[in-house]
Amino acid sequence: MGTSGFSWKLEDHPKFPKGKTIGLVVLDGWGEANPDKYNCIHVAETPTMDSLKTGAPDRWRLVRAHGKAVGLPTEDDMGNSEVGHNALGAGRIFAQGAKLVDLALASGKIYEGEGFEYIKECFDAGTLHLIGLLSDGGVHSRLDQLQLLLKGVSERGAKRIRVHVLTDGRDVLDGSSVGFVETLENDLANLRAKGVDAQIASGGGRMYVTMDRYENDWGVVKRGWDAQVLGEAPYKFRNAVEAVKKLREDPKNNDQYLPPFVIVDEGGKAVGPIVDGDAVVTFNFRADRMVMIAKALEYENFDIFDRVRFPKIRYAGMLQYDGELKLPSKYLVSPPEIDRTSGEYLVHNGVRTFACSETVKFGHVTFFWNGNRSGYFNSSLEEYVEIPSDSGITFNVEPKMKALEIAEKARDAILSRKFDQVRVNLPNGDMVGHTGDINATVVACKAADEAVKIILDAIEQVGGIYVVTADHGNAEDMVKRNKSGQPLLDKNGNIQVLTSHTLQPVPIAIGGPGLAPGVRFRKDVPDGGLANVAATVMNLHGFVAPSDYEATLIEVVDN
Ligand SMILES: O=C(O)[C@H](O)COP(=O)(O)O
Ligand SMILES: [Mn+2]
Ligand SMILES: [Mn+2]
Repeated sequence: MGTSGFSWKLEDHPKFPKGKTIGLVVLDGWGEANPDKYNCIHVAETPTMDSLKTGAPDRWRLVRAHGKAVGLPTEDDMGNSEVGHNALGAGRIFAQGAKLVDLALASGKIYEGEGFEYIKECFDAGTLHLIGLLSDGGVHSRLDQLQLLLKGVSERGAKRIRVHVLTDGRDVLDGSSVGFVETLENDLANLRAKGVDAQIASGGGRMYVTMDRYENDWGVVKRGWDAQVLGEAPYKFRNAVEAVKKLREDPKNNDQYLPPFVIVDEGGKAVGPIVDGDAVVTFNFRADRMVMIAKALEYENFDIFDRVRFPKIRYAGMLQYDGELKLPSKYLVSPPEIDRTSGEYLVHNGVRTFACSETVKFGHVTFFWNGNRSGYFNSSLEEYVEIPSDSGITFNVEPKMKALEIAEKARDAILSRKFDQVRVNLPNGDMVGHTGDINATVVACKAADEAVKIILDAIEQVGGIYVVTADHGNAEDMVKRNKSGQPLLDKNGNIQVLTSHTLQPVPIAIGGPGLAPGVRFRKDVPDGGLANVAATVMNLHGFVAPSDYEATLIEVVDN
């Protein structure tokens, strides 16, 4: 805000009392869709979530979780965890990375900032390496942005370009990597025709190479380092289209988990290791899965794995990925300035907060929730607990994940009465939904529902209030559909499994013995979205939300 009259003090709410314990549950990837056999939430036994929906119609509603409601460029953009948790925690809608990069590319401002000036120094004598997710999913990166960047840098003096691709299959259909690599190869061929030495240098599947998050498995980042920086990988190919096609022939491989490969010349030498004097840009805009590679590329003192070589490079992120760590220090586009989040306000107003998830979603209820900041606002009022996730497996193998453990931690935190807000993320619907395994996703949804029950029971015991919602859809629709909603088949007559998120709205339910009988959802916020949840939660803690927050979803009527 920056105005001299600014204060963290929140006004007391005239109608909502203070001192109620609030259990705040985010079901990751839990949207609302028509019931059918590809709606795993519908197929699964979910008595707790069902009872919230049918038990109290005034206390259950849907909220928007995709597109402009969460700061994404268009209504065709599905929701995701970063933008969803940002909106839930910040209470306002910020133009998100995808949109900011679009604007910076369209205006040319991306080439005028400090970040571009910094990497440009290497264009004469060195190579420019671009590392990132190759897809049009719009969650972590977008192909069209990469294409514009390639054009822009080559027009501004980059003479030698190497692209290190990470195949997707998670935010887009599995198998689509081949088409994306073909498109990129075509663009690079056009650049070569104009005299730019441009090639794909390495690749691998995003879940196996480079894009780990929250330090779940550094081996993933190391595999990327070996291929991208050292030019070493178990598979060597002369071109990337052949690499992806060939590696996909093994039924164990899919786009998400493609093993690392490097492109070699006729002498078998890697065409694009990263060496002294080169520039590197990680072109993903989303933070969580770039923080680890950014550390490896930027930190002089780094001992998590043996980098073998630490080349003297100029490195910039598409965005700055961690505002607290200032990582990376150089970036092409300024990230959204998500300030004055509800977590920060509540802590300033004495609200004691507990947050918990397992590793793969831990940063969602902490880092994303707090506007992409790691760490506590006030460690004497907050406690964040991370339950280690299984690593090295795909979550269809263990679809219950750590839901029970998360719920038990939340239960204990609630019953301890040491906290005013107990916030969790239950990852199952999302993480298992991304595997495309429909049966496992049904098991996952049941496990998440059971976890909700444990938390609601604890809230019941302490006379508290619950808020159960989700960050975006995923498990409620596991099939790609045509415009009229019919499942699409592939050339073998099998359904096209949807591993990605969806455009669906998500539920929000409130209740518990601490909620006064007259509290209900307002009828005059029909387009409410995730950003309306923060003001709602502030009210339930007994405060009026700041005036620039999106409207509260609740009201009190006299019975
Ligand atoms: O990073 C991922 O796992 C997916 O691209 C998006 O999933 P999330 O937004 O739920 O984390
Ligand atoms: Mn999510
Ligand atoms: Mn997801």
